[in-house]
Amino acid sequence: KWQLPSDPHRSFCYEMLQKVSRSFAVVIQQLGPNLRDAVCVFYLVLRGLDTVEDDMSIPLDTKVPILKAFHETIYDPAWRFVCGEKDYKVLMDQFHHVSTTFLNLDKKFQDVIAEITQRMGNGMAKFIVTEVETIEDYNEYCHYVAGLVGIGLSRLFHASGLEDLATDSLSNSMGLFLQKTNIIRDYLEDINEEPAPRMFWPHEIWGKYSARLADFKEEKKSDVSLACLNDMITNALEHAIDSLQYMSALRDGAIFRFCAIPQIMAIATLAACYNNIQVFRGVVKIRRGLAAKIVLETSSMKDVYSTFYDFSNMLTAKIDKQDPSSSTTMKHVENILSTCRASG
Ligand SMILES: CC(C)(C)CN1C(=O)[C@@H](CC(=O)N[C@@H](CC(=O)O)C(=O)O)O[C@H](c2cccc3ccccc23)c2cc(Cl)ccc21
Repeated sequence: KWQLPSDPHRSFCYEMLQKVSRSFAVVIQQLGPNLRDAVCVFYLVLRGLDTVEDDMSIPLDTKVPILKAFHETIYDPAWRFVCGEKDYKVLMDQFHHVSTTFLNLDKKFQDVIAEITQRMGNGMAKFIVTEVETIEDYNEYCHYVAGLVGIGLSRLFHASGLEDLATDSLSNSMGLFLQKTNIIRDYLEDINEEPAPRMFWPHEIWGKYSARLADFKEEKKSDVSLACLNDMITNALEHAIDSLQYMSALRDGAIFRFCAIPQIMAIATLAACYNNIQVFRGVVKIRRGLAAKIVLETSSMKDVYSTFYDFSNMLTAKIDKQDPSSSTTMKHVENILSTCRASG
């Protein structure tokens, strides 16, 4: 494959990407070189923000300023993250490779990455000290950590000249569909976090089923756990129609595959998690063989419609009329099925 003259900082970024997310590193290779570098840097900058946000060993009065200043930090290759308590993750020790590569990007890409980083850093800082209480809080938090990623990617795709600019609303939904799926799938991993779990399940939903979010781990609570799980999944399914609409507007094959693969993993994960008590016993991951099949066989909207259709049918088959959310779940799934039939 034709490679740009080797630049050690850029090569390091791709090696780091391989480490933090193998499947993502594979999918990103399909993008053209300029856009690929911009998305690689964008991913690593976001990963840097995420690492700081998630690190419970960093005191609040240190963490908040770092999050808020991160959009300036990325311009400073001299910046080193020094946090006494622990030898910091490779990503932060070697972050100067990311900022150096960032500074070599076309300015139009830099501007997008810097703006999104600033908005995300401020949003994360807000939610460090705010609980996710209402469904509105839940949508706002997911907007900051994932919706903005969609908005940023849409702007990078447009800046590359390969795509028209998608609306912020559809771009936001692309992120929310992925993030809400992750939050649902990772319940047990998150609630068992030491020293203190950070949970993003909105009290407005789980409060209908139990007094404590941790109760859903208990064997004897399985009926209310499933009712809550199905309610959360029904909420996530609201974004599927926007996701299909966003993807159907994409023109470039590589960008399409880059966007479609995580969305299909998400609908497959939601179908696997629906009414599945295993979510509260372990992490429900779709089988590697199925994931590999999705990566290999997704190349057109026809593939996306037929996959969304199949997983929506799978989910429908699991709906129990006794489930409190069942009529709303049916409505959302019917909506997806008819969209796939009409366009597929
Ligand atoms: C929080 C998140 C969903 C945005 C994270 N996120 C994604 O999940 C990655 C996929 C990924 O990293 N998956 C993990 C597995 C996992 O985490 O479960 C993997 O190791 O493959 O994809 C997204 C992503 C890819 C393509 C289009 C997108 C449009 C809107 C929003 C996000 C989009 C992503 C793109 C960028 Cl640039 C940055 C981050 C992400």
